Amino acid sequence: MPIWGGTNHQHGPAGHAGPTAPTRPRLTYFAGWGLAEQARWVMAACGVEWDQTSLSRHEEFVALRDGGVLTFGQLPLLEVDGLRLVQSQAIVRYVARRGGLVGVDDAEGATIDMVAEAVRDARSGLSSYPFSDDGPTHASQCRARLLGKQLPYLEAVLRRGGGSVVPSGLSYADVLIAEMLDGYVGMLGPGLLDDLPWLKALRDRVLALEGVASYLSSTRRHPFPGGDVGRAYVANVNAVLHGK
Ligand SMILES: N[C@@H](CCC(=O)N[C@@H](CS)C(=O)NCC(=O)O)C(=O)O
Repeated sequence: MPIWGGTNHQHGPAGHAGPTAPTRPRLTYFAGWGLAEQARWVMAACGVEWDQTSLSRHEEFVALRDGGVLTFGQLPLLEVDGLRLVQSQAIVRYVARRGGLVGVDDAEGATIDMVAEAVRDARSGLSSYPFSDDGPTHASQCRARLLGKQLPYLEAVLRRGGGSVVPSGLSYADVLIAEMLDGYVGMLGPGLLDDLPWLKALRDRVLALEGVASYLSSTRRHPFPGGDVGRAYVANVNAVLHGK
């Protein structure tokens, strides 16, 4: 994968002259999926290589939080070219802007952001799943909500866009749709997309992107945490955040 392209965001020392080599972003989160996964997929779709710090001890989190590194005391954190960004959606948008996945004009950009917000709504059942007390009930409620409402609307968006959210081509909202579908297929099974051909085609298209395929087949990949993986993930999150 190429290193991050485009213009560098300069926060370097005053008087610094000339272009610099692009810096590899560093993403700090837990050794898991959660709120960092969308940023990982968008970086992969942009062909960006990144470094990862996966916190495993409470002391590491406290040091970042109390050291003022985390603007709102929360993870994930993306550091690049002297910039420290938290809030997962801001991270996703920053990456997408630098990677050219934000459409060709303001109207497309707004449409892409709108769909990304709808994905955030639809994805909430996914991110809360590992933390739910009753997995099967949670999953069947998600299925009903997805098939009854959320996925048909997204299917119509893709049909209108000719296969992607906006007509000019792939955007970060398409990547977020694919990431969400990948998680829900993991939770609910591949039949989820049987009657949703536009969504299925988009998912296949994003999975086939070189950077995404390479990330998904790498050992850095954190699959959707169901079952024992989910329980281990929740235990790790609690240990890091709360020291218990
Ligand atoms: N809106 C934030 C939520 C971030 C968030 O809740 N992060 C959790 C970990 S997944 C956290 O750091 N919690 C620690 C705390 O709130 O003290 C985002 O999207 O990044």
